[in-house]
Amino acid sequence: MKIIKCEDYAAVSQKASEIVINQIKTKANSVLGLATGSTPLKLYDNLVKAYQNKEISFKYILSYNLDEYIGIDRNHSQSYYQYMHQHLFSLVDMDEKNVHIPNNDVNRIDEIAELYNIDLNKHQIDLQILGIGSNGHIGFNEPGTPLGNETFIVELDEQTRKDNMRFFNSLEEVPKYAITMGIKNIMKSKKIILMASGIEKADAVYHMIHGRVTDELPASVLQLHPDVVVIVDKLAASKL
Ligand SMILES: N[C@@H]1[C@@H](O)[C@H](O)[C@@H](COP(=O)(O)O)O[C@@H]1O
Repeated sequence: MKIIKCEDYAAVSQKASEIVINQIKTKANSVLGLATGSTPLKLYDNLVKAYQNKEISFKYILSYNLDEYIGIDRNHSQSYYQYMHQHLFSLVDMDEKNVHIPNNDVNRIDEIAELYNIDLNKHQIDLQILGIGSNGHIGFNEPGTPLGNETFIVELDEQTRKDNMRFFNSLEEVPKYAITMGIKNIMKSKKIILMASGIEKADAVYHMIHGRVTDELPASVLQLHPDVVVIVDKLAASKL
């Protein structure tokens, strides 16, 4: 693992954008694995600016999102489908047919997971962007998830639901289930960047880097990947 310590969130986002922009410049039809949550927001903002400055184009980019909530409609303001369109896809020249976000139609969710997985296995991700949950989850691979899992339906951890409550009106409104890429899918990516910012991530970051590899802290499995860059701000790095 390569660790890059930055001053603050803006610097983390800047560093991550440089890597993503370089990836797109090097390979115009890159396959990007995309994350949601608060952490990559400024990264997406920077990518939109780079697009507006004609530095990069998303015309030939293929994207696969890590996960999606189950139990809220795709049109719900907090769905990851909405998030991605609001913060990136609608602001750049991304071709909608190249966008892949797991559908969350609960009536055929098992079939959707299977098809998403088949599709993922046909397209190796060149660069996977990750955040990290305060409990060490990546995507929605919660503590206890078998490390060999491929795309699956997960019951969300109470901690994760509490962490994500800030996006909803109450804890009851936070979905209890999600569809997510498994650890095995994530580990197949050629390159991974994981961003973390803020004191609430410090424990998870410490265990991811210095702990033993365990399904109790899913991000620790990244120690076994040959090309991971962890980009952290001072607070997230405070226990290293
Ligand atoms: N499923 C997402 C993850 O992909 C994300 O990395 C993590 C941290 O989110 P945040 O960046 O908002 O702290 O939790 C979310 O629930």
